[in-house]
Amino acid sequence: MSISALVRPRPVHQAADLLAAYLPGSFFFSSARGVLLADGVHAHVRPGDGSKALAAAEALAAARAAGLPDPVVAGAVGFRPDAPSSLVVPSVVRRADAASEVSAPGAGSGAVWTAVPRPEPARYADAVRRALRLIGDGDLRKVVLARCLELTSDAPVWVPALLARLVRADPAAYAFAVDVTAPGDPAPRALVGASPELLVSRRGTTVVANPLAGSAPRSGDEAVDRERIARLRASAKDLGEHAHTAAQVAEVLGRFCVDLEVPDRPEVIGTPTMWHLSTRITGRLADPGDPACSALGLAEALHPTPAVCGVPQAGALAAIAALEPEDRGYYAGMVGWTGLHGDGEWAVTIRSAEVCARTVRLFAGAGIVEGSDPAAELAETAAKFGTLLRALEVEEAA
Ligand SMILES: C=C(O[C@H]1C=CC=C(C(=O)O)[C@@H]1O)C(=O)O
Repeated sequence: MSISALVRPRPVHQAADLLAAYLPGSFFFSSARGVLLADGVHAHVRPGDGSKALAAAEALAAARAAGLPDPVVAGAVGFRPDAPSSLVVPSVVRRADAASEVSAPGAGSGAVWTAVPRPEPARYADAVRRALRLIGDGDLRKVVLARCLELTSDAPVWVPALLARLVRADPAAYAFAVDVTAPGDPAPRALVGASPELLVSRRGTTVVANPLAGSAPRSGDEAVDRERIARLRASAKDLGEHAHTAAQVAEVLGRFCVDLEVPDRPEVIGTPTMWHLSTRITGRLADPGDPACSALGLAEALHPTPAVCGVPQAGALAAIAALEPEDRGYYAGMVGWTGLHGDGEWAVTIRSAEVCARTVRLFAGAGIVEGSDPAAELAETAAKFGTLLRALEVEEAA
């Protein structure tokens, strides 16, 4: 038998075509590594309280045995340890190289929006003050406090157009759209976003994580931005906030890796709306065949990092439950895919929104540490809302 009969070439699609083919109910995930569009449900993955990675490995083996050529587990996991997940083995998977050029989506929807902040901005600033007291008392070192903006449109929100605007605004982002419909939802619910933060990616034995923490809004003026970047690089508060996150991610990955490279100092990366301190950590897996070392297994071990939760983790989870009035749902969770041999990519679901019919719930959070200023943290969350507000063509509402 010739080798060409054994090696089935992967169909190669164009990123822009996959984006155009996305419809509500599909799974879309794009990154610098490539684009994945998945349709249909071959099997649901319902790990319950057990290991998601183990449930995924079993579902992938069964799907391969049933004849699926390139099975993946794709979906999203919510923030809380007991939060729901939406993970499936899709029936059809199409892949493309990373998006370079994406054509402009059609004209805006012209929708009319109403916005309700939850809590009111002043109450969010109060919650930051209470978090600072917990930090002062020595109960916590860092907690990420989020707030929600609930938007209602006068017409149903067309998720494919929203996704296309997010990808076009930032082709380098981890852009995603996932069906997260829950029992009782009045209409299909989608989680949509453009996250700058890689939770973990695995290719063969190589793993990469890219924790972000410590931020400044982008101004649009080059000189002002140069100044903001310099201030961010030198800010003891932001460097401290970042160090908690990078240290925990390195410690967790260190349990699975034989070599781990952790840069001494963070660099600054930019999105169209923000500047962030960023540490890119790379490692080589000790036991790549262990399901715990699959991309999903590593993501499960890392989540929730102090980029979205805090230090110590149990205290931060309790503070978030006490100080945030709205359940985060899928915000600050993870989204991505894992393949049969453990490769995959999972991003942190920040700069995201849950869309259900005419309603959009978006969240943004900020890391609170000693030295945080409530007004500045409020402004930071308002700036972070900008990613979704621009894509929705909503005038600043936060
Ligand atoms: C929690 C969010 O951002 C995280 C990621 C980057 C910078 C962050 C910060 O500076 O607080 C947050 O840790 C969010 O966007 O909602």
